[in-house]
Amino acid sequence: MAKTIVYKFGGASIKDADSVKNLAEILRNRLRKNMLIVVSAMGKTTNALEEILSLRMSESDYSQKSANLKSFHLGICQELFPEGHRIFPKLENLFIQLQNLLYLEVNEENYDECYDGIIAFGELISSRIVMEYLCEQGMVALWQDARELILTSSDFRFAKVDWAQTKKRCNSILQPNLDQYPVITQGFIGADSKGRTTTLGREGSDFSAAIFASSLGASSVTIWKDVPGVLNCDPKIFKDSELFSELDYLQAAQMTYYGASVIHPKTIKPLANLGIPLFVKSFLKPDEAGTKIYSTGKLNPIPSIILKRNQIMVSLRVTDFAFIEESHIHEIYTQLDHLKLKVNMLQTSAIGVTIIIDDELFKLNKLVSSLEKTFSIRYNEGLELLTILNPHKGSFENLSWMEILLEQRTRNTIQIVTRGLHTRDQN
Ligand SMILES: Nc1ncnc2c1ncn2[C@@H]1O[C@H](COP(=O)(O)OP(=O)(O)O)[C@@H](O)[C@H]1O
Ligand SMILES: N[C@@H](CC(=O)OP(=O)(O)O)C(=O)O
Repeated sequence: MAKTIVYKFGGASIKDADSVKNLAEILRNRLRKNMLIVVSAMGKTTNALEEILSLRMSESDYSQKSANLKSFHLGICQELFPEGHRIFPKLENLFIQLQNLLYLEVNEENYDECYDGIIAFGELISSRIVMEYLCEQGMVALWQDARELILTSSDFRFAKVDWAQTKKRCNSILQPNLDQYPVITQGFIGADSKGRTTTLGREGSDFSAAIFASSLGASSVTIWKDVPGVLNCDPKIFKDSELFSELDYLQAAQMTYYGASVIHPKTIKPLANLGIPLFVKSFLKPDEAGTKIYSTGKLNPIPSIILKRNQIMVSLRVTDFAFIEESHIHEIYTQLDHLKLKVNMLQTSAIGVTIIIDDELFKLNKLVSSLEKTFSIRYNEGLELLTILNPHKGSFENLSWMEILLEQRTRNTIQIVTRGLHTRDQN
């Protein structure tokens, strides 16, 4: 029996009707049984749903945004399907369900749970449209609700996967279908043991593809992107980017850890554990090789440059003239863990600790109020964290043209906290 292969198509690959047609062309000669296709929401739908929810939360009028989102999807369907096609009542029904959720009470307490229920509609809608379009094109594929497969904790918005149960479900529910047909499902979403919708963290569809691949013992995962593969920097920010034709799992994981957003940071580990290769390919040039990530056992010597935006630098000083001790660090990390905030950079001095964190809704205020008894706290928002991995010896020495707020150098890594960098060219 052929092993399953997993394809993942992100928002950019299904951002409009032409993109969906392009996806179908990619699949025309590749589609086969034992293929799982994981799709994200179309274009910027997840952001649009976030905006709608935030308007709803502040009791502002969200009807225009909601109507725009519906007509965006309707417009795509009008280009893809003949009048009277069954996708139209399905779409109508999904938008009614979404509207019903938006009528429910939402407050700071239940925000995360409401968020997951609402935000999942991006993927629920897109996967229906893609499935119906493939069928319309004569390519039969089954539709599967990922919430029946991926069992998670109830940590809404950042749900943790129950790997054992997920594997069991994938083998009992998904595998028999895959043995007959290709299957389309959603990235990013799962459900807790009570059946409530959860999400795996923004941009989590790459991770979903890895979860399915690991659970099914797949032979490969391919994530289709708008870039030729993994480059040594983001071509939307820096010029003269270079393509990695292959990368070791470890090097790829490091790049994602520091913020190379082409692959979700949680994607590599489950694949590396089972030695499942990850291909990153261009949906614009699908016949090109792209990047193969596997156990190469060697470091690719090209330096990588990674820019993480929307960073906050939080400086915490002990208030009672004591020095920084392990207990202070412990207290800070306990609160960060509680808020599910990752530290992107840390620097300690005699009387203070400086941390760099992502700017996430409500979290800065919560962090400050939980730590202000022990520390005097100052923070700067709107910063950028620049990381250079494997810099060549002697390079990146003179960075005096940048406003440097914090800097750390090791033999393999340079990290700089700065601001306004995206307005300049790379040094
Ligand atoms: N090192 C890198 N190599 C390639 N692309 C990168 C890199 N770092 C960031 N990117 C960005 O990642 C984008 C693709 O990822 P993403 O937008 O998350 O895809 P999707 O949401 O469609 O799955 C590219 O358009 C590019 O701007
Ligand atoms: N739609 C979700 C999940 C995702 O992974 O999307 P994409 O594959 O387009 O990054 C998000 O935007 O966060």
